Order: sequence, then C-alpha cells, then structure tokens
Amino acid sequence: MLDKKNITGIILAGGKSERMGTDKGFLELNKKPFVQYSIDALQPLVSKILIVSNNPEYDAFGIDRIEDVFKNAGPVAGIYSGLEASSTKYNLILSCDIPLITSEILQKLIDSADDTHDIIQLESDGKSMPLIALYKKQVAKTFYNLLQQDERRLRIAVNKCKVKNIVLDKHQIKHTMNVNTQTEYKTVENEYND
Ligand SMILES: Nc1nc2c(ncn2[C@@H]2O[C@H](COP(=O)(O)OP(=O)(O)OP(=O)(O)O)[C@@H](O)[C@H]2O)c(=O)[nH]1
Repeated sequence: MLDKKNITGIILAGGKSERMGTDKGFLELNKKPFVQYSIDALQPLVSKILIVSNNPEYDAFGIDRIEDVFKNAGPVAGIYSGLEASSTKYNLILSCDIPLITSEILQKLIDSADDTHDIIQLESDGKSMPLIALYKKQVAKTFYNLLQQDERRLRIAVNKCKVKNIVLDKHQIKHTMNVNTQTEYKTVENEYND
C-alpha cells in the first residue's frame, strides 16, 4: 500500500483544445470548472498537486502551476514536465477534461502499484487510458529521450515503458469519459444529471 506522502497529483491542462475551441479545464459542470473536478478527485490521495499549463489563469485555483519544458508538444511533453517537477516516486497523472472521475477509481491505480511496472493505467471498454494513470518519476527519462527524437505519440511513449492495465467494471466506465467536443460535453452533462 503506497503512502500518500509518496504520491503527487499532476493535472495536464495545456494543449490547444482545438476540437472544443475553448480551454477545456474552464468548462463547467454544475457551475464547477472541469479542472476543479480533477483537483477534488486527487486531493484525498496525494501529498501535493501540480497543474501543468502555460496559462496563468489556472493560478486562480490555488494550486502550484508549472509550465511545459517542451512547448506545444502534446501530452507526452506535459507528462514529462510534471514528472520532472515532481519530488515523489509515484505520480497520478490526470487530464483536465474528465469531470466524472472519482477518488475511488484513482485508488484502484494506487492499490495496483508494484515494483515491476512503471505505469499503471486504466482500461475501459478495451481502450487504455494513459491520462488516468499512475507513473513512476523515472518514466521522465524515457519521455525526455522520445521528445528529443520528436516522438510525440503518447501510446508509443507508454509502450516503451513497463505498463500494466487495470480493467474497469462496466458501471465505472462512465466516470472516465473525456470531453473533446461539444457533443461529448452534452453527453457528460446528461450522465451527471442522471
Ligand atoms: N501541459 C500540457 N498538457 C497538454 C498538452 N497537450 C494536451 N494536453 C492535455 O492533455 C489532455 C488531453 O489532451 P487532448 O484532448 O489530446 O488535446 P487538446 O490539445 O487538449 O485538444 P485538441 O486540440 O482538441 O486535440 C488534456 O488534459 C490537455 O489539457 C501540452 O502540450 N501540454
């Protein structure tokens, strides 16, 4: 069982939000910004939270913010910057666009940590989710080398590491829905109000 003092929560809130057209972390569900849902789910499980974003508007949430070391290079770069800034062995990485996420689901990742694997990620409906995952800090080195080679595909980066998938039960799948488009935003609103 991992002690929370050895775990940092890292929220990715950079990127272009091209499909949505507006910064996804500030979208609201029941008058609460998406990024606050990520913060609230992490808070009971970690000793510190970092937001990785170049947007200073995130400072309003009272959470330490760090900037991308590699600019405009996507989630691999966001994860790298977060791991580099972290001072703990374990790091819960979360995107800022999954407002239905719960601490209970994140706890499953923590409970599955072992000496062998570098990344523990969720798997939902046959799809692995490296943006709801527990990363060892040492992964930063692998990601750095890939970014130096201009490799930005997260799936490729994750598969260079020792990775384990945790399969979710059917009733938990809705909690991992992420929002990229207006249509997905509506779907999540409907799920929330169900
Ligand atoms: N820090 C950081 N986070 C990123 C970066 N690119 C994407 N993210 C985050 O990674 C998560 C998944 O991002 P995507 O939905 O794949 O990409 P996006 O740029 O947000 O959106 P699209 O432009 O529509 O693809 C979100 O939480 C983003 O905020 C980046 O370059 N830096």
